[in-house]
Amino acid sequence: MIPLFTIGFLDIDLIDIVDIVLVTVLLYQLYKLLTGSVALKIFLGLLSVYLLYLVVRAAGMELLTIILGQFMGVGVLAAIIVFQPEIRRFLLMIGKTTALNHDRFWGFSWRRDQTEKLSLTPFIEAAKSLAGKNTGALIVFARSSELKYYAESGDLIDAVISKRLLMSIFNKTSPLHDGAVIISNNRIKAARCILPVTENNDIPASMGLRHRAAIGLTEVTDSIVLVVSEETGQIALVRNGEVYRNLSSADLRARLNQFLFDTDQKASISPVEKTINVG
Ligand SMILES: Nc1ncnc2c1ncn2[C@@H]1O[C@H](COP(=O)(O)OP(=O)(O)OP(=O)(O)O)[C@@H](O)[C@H]1O
Repeated sequence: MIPLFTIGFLDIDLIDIVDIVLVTVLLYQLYKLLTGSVALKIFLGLLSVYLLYLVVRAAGMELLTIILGQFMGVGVLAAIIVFQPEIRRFLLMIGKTTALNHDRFWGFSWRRDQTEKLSLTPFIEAAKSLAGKNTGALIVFARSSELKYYAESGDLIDAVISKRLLMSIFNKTSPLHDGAVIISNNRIKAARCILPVTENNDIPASMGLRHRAAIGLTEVTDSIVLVVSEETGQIALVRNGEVYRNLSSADLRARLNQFLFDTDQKASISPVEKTINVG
């Protein structure tokens, strides 16, 4: 390759620039993934041991070099085990954002969305009524995946969606009210489902386990989660680990339309109290 320019004795060509940009993007994604989690502290710990190893090796301290060298030898394997959830999230994130995953990129739909032709009214009305009574609720809208794994963690229902059924499920005396309801293929697929709780430590203490479970699921899937807080009666939507809080019924409809059907109705959305980016 013909060098584009030279810095001192270094010849920089196009491939070097692409290489630097890719490494920057990779490090930024790694930072985003680890920031706020316990994994960041472990990562810094491993990095310190590695730097110490380089120093003692350069200083010629043989015994310490052998001990730390042995540690570094199994370091890669240990890192894979320790960072297993982060590596999983990282690969899922790449899978989620890759161009191959977008129908529009190919010009045809090979991936059926689980929310096709979904009527939003039962959800909006149920959320409003539940919020009015300070009854907690957790409703997951499956998208590219049917979320079978999570649906099977609860009780399978496979029923027609209605406001009344949603209200009965989340009624505090109902045996099904605990956990999440999963909506896919225009049906209430399951209730009492257990979602993965986020490991992000930056989430405000005001958000309980229900919100953390919603954030956790949207970090690893492209689903959209509706949360009604039992404590405050506030309605929130969660997507990609981001929480859109304090939504009115109109906000909820507009956001759901936007998130599920990609129709941009931002203009009709009144200002929300706060959008928390915990992703
Ligand atoms: N991993 C999980 N998967 C599904 N649902 C969960 C999970 N963890 C908690 N929940 C739901 O959240 C409810 C309890 O959460 P918590 O007591 O923290 O609620 P809260 O204080 O009202 O929080 P929030 O303000 O987030 O609603 C549980 O009864 C359960 O229905």
